[in-house]
Amino acid sequence: MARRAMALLSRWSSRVFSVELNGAPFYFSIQEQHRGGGFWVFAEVPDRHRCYSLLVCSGDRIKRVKFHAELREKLLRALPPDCDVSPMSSFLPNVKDSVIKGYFLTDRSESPHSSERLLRDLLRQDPVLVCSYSRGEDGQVWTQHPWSPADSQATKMSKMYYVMHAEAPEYHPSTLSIINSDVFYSFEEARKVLEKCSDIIPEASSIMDLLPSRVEAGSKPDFPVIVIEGLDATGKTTLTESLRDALGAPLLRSPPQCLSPMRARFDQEPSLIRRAFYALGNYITAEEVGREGGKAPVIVDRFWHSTAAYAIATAVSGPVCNLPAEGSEVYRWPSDLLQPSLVVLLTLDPEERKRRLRDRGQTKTEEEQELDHNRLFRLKVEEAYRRISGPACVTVDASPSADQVFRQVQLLIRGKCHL
Ligand SMILES: Nc1ncnc2c1ncn2[C@@H]1O[C@H](COP(=O)(O)OP(=O)(O)OP(=O)(O)O)[C@@H](O)[C@H]1O
Ligand SMILES: Nc1ccn([C@H]2C[C@H](O)[C@@H](COP(=O)(O)O)O2)c(=O)n1
Repeated sequence: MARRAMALLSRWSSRVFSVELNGAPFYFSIQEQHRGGGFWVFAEVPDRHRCYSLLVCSGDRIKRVKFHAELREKLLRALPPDCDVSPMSSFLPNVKDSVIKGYFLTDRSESPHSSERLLRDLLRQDPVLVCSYSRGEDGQVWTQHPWSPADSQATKMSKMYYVMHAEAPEYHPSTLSIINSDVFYSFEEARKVLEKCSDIIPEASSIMDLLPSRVEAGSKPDFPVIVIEGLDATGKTTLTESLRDALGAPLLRSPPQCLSPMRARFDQEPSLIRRAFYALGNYITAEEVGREGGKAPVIVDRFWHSTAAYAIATAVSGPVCNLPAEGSEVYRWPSDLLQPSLVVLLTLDPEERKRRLRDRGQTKTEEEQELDHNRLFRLKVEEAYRRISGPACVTVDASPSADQVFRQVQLLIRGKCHL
């Protein structure tokens, strides 16, 4: 751990730090020399309060994401109640995969002893970089003090940096790490993640046995493959079942049936592992499509558009404008994944969608509940759906009756797939 921490510290002063306070990111950089200007985020911190940051620095990415998820629970459990924990990250501007994640602490308790004891213990046992922040005598200038990772006594290092306000980067920092962490663009990249965690997640080994032995890039079935996408309760099941009956087409799903017993387990895992699970689900479904598509047209309920759109919308916090711009490489179709002939995106007014959800009254995944509560998240998922290319989706308004929606999609299929 100390080696990885030292490597990070070697470019420390080139890093930008982002702290999410009340859902909004505040950026700061650090300098070895003070060149004027204070830092206004910290200006809000009253005199007696102390600030700390913890950044997870394991060199092993499975351990890193697992520990990052555990760390929040650990902090909330062990810190004094008057200590706030906010998400934070640090990155090298425009450098892919340079993002490290962690938490920012604001401690309002009378004495620093209890929080600093916890931080020292973490530093000794866990892959974290700890910094404390102090206010200068003038009350304006703040300094950052990285704690020595090599020293088991965990005293502060003699090096200190001046904290400076930084402008928001042109692209949201999470876009630096979406590729092959949140969204996978090849079978092999997703497979590697599950393989690496099979010692800690027994279900991952079972999935390895279900994976296709080889993935054929560019292979196309003889018959058309029609994918139906959309947020939950937009009418995918209703429509896909009607299409199955009308076209005499097999109806497949992603994730496929064989992954259903493992799905709840992976839904609890950090993004890297969870998204690898869904990515691999698409390849298993693609293999089934390949088999069925030699005999008849195939209908698929959710596919890669869903995997990528939900992952991108979750990775990028804040408003829709934080999403990677249209045309960005994050929206490109994986080159080794079967390309459907037509992807239909069902869209629905949020109130009508809520009404249908209520009427249906089924339990929902956490991500689906999030869709209900969080308008921004819903808008980001829909926008990400629209930006995915190769194939792009064709949007269909799903608010008319089920029969009208069915006929509308049937027309599209006739036009595009000549069925
Ligand atoms: N066009 C429609 N008009 C009115 N109600 C509809 C329409 N299509 C579907 N419904 C109803 O809305 C509810 C949600 O539909 P459905 O289960 O097909 O959505 P879904 O997209 O498959 O959801 P999920 O992704 O959560 O499985 C169901 O109760 C269904 O009967
Ligand atoms: N191909 C897929 C299918 C689903 N997901 C994820 C995205 C949501 O979290 C959830 C929605 O699925 P549903 O409950 O409607 O079956 O599953 C995905 O990432 N990729």
